[in-house]
Amino acid sequence: MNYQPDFPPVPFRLGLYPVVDSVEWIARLLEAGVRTLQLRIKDKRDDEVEAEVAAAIALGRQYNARLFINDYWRLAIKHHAYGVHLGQEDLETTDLKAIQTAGLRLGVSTHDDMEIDIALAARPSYIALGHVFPTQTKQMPSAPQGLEQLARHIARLGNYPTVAIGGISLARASDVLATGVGSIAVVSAITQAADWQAATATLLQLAGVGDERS
Ligand SMILES: Cc1ncc(COP(=O)(O)OP(=O)(O)O)c(N)n1
Ligand SMILES: Cc1ncsc1CCOP(=O)(O)O
Ligand SMILES: [Mg+2]
Repeated sequence: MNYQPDFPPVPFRLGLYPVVDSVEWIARLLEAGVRTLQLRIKDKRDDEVEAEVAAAIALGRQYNARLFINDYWRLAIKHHAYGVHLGQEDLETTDLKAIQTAGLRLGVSTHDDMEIDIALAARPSYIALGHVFPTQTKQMPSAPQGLEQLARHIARLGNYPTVAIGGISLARASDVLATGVGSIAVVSAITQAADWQAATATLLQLAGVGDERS
């Protein structure tokens, strides 16, 4: 697959990609050395989350990190985030041209071949593939795709930057990375860990911090 996104490119290897719901987590993880991360706050109005989104973006910039904002694309544009992450349903209701014109990167969720076709048509900066394993963090309408399906999708996408998500624990991270995926996105492996610093350090060792350039 030829990587010619309509949005600014990202490195093929985005490395460890924690997805968290507060600016406190963003600050901790940046301090721990993470350089790709996402602020994912669900189901609030823009005015309720704007201060948190703006603070997270400012921190991301301070650490020269790749901070993606989930869902709140207008706020991401307003506060000049590195990027935005959108789901399939969001694609229909989002002004993608506005994100592109503002120079933000775009990541898009997919769950199967058809959704990959739809995502590719938007020519995003990266494609997320999920959920790989059962997850307690988000209710999923489909079954987990498993490692075999993930590997098939990675092979199909060639040099397109990819992110695997869903049920990726410390124990499973190596097998996921062995598919050739460029990044592993995790929630509970870090936020529910008995020792989040140790978990983050181990995951950083396995997945890396991501490459500097695309
Ligand atoms: C890296 C990454 N991949 C997938 C998702 C899921 O996004 P979405 O489908 O928009 O669902 P919500 O996260 O909004 O519930 C993600 N956030 N990050
Ligand atoms: C947001 C999201 N999208 C697909 S799976 C998922 C949750 C991943 O969380 P965990 O790493 O705890 O399984
Ligand atoms: Mg979303």
